[in-house]
Amino acid sequence: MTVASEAPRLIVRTVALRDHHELLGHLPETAPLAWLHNGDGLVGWGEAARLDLPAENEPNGQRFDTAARWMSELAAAADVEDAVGLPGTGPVAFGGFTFDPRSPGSTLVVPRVVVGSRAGRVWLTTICDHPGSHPDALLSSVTSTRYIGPLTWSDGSLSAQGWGGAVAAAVRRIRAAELHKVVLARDIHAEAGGTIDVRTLLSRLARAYPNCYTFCVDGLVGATPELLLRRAGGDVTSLVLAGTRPRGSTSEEDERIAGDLLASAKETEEHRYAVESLRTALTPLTSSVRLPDHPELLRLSNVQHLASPASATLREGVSTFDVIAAMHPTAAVGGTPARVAMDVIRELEGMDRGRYAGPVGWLDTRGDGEWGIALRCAHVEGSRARLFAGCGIVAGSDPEAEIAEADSKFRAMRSALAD
Ligand SMILES: C=C(O[C@@H]1C=C(C(=O)O)C=C[C@H]1O)C(=O)O
Repeated sequence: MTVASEAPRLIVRTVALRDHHELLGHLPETAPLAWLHNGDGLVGWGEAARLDLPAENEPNGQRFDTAARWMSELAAAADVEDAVGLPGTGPVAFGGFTFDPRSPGSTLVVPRVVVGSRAGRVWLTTICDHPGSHPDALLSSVTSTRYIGPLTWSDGSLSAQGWGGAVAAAVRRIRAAELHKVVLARDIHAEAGGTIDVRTLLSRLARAYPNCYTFCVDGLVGATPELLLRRAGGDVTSLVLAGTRPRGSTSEEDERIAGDLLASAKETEEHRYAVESLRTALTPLTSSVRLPDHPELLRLSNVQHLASPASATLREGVSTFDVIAAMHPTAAVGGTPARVAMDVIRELEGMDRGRYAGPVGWLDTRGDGEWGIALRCAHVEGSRARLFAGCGIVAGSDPEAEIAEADSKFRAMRSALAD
């Protein structure tokens, strides 16, 4: 691992490609990078530059500023020929930030090779250190994906019942007016007989959740429905999710559950905190924030959510990392008030979330990019996968119902791991 604080000088070439194979078909097994949505997106591999950010002790530390500075230095020093000129062409960094600024593990990776596709255009970007050199990784042959094999499952920091106890404790604290909402998560572990081929997980997730953002950055792999921020020029969009119910087994049952979700005072309260945290974060950085008056329904194969699509126009000079720093953690993954919720999470979950529930995505040197909230994901290391799922807790939450909701959220990664 290279720990770099100064950005290196890179030679970057983006050319149009005529053939459009499935993006995932290009990926080698080692350290793949991916961001996919409805078949479009970016895949990358190799490592031309990397920034590993230390844990911060200050609650409002500097990690996003450091990342922004590193990207600007990289852009200023790079020799770029970009024959395509779309968001995601030229130099690109994939990144993942820890949920808690006190946790180590936030990172940005600039790959050696990127293949991208967007609205019928396909491109290849190579990133080298010397003029005329070819990234070795480009020449490496791609092996076919492997099955995962049998898995052994175990609890993470808390058993389901133990976590239910944490939910009950959170409800008591909310009822005692310490806070309004907190999102509590738990982890579970899977152990395979050999190294887990992350590409197998990516292709299963992309197939099962085409409307989600299927990602892989530095071993964190998942398919999140929650878009933290898409930036194209001065326009930003976001999709706030909070409020969840399972899918029905018949269309009648599905409709009935959806009706309950849309009408539930508890779920709309949970959703409102998430919307308000986004509005508060974006208002100082934008000229206007557009949000619907009432949430819509977002249906995924495992769950349905209350969803509010947001859009805004950024003020001059605001960087993508300024926006991410202001938004994270939204009350969809932290709580309200944010600081109290962060302390309650540290105290009650009994684990380090790592990059789960943190911002994950990519950024180019124009500042365009897409960042999701890392949900429905697992941290995969060798033969082990650590899966995460969390639920928003408010005064009306019931621990048994939250255990069931977390199980349905785990299902995305559990199914991806099952051959
Ligand atoms: C925290 C997670 O999901 C978040 C919590 C939700 C809820 O509590 O209803 C819904 C969507 C996400 O914002 C997760 O999937 O782990």
